[in-house]
Amino acid sequence: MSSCFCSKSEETGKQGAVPEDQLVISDDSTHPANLICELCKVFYNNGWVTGTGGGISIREGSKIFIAPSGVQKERMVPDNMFVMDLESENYLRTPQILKPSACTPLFLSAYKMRDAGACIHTHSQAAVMVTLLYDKVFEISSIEQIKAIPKVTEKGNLMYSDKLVIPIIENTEREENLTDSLQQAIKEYPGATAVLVRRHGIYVWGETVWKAKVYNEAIDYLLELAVKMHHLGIPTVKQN
Ligand SMILES: CSC[C@@H](O)[C@@H](O)C(=O)COP(=O)(O)O
Ligand SMILES: [Zn+2]
Repeated sequence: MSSCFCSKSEETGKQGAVPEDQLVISDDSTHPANLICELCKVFYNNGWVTGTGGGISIREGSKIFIAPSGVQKERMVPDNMFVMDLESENYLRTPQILKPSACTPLFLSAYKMRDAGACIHTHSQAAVMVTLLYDKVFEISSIEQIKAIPKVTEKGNLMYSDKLVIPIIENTEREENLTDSLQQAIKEYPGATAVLVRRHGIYVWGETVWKAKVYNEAIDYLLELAVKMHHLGIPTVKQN
């Protein structure tokens, strides 16, 4: 598949010629570089990463895989991926002509502070809408889908009648300037597996890429539902 942007090896047609390319070129469909491309197409089709916004990063051991910045996320190929060593934050692979995602410091926060295995960022309209309806936190309770969300501070998931709380931070002109407030929210809300960004979107992470995917889907479902409930004047936190 050809992309509308290319890295050095694509330009020269020498894909796989450089040793670093072995970090991203694999026949294994579950390789992080392949998964990032596959999942971004799924997210694009859900309207979560359109117009170059949003993305996903995946960690495999000490290596983190990061998509390029400012590209159509649904058209990426594995050769476009950056690879970073998590501890040193040195790039092990840098595709030429491309810049790493501006979300990288935010993804790093989820890896370092929460030992995440993947972090998803979307510009979901439901996520943006709830940040216009709620002040400091988004809250919802007594909806079956809540049972897909982890408690985080202890083993297991939330119960049906538990309250899901997601902190909301203020947007900044540049993505990387969100880092301090995202880290603050992670500290203040140890039970959160996501942070909403006002008028922007959401960051969701999980222990593995599959958990992050499920949490993102379940949370987005709840955010969309909450917007509809609000429209009808139904409180999202059920009073007994
Ligand atoms: C539509 S531009 C959006 C970006 O500023 C940013 O918010 C974003 O989500 C994606 O950043 P990127 O650097 O392309 O990975
Ligand atoms: Zn964004």
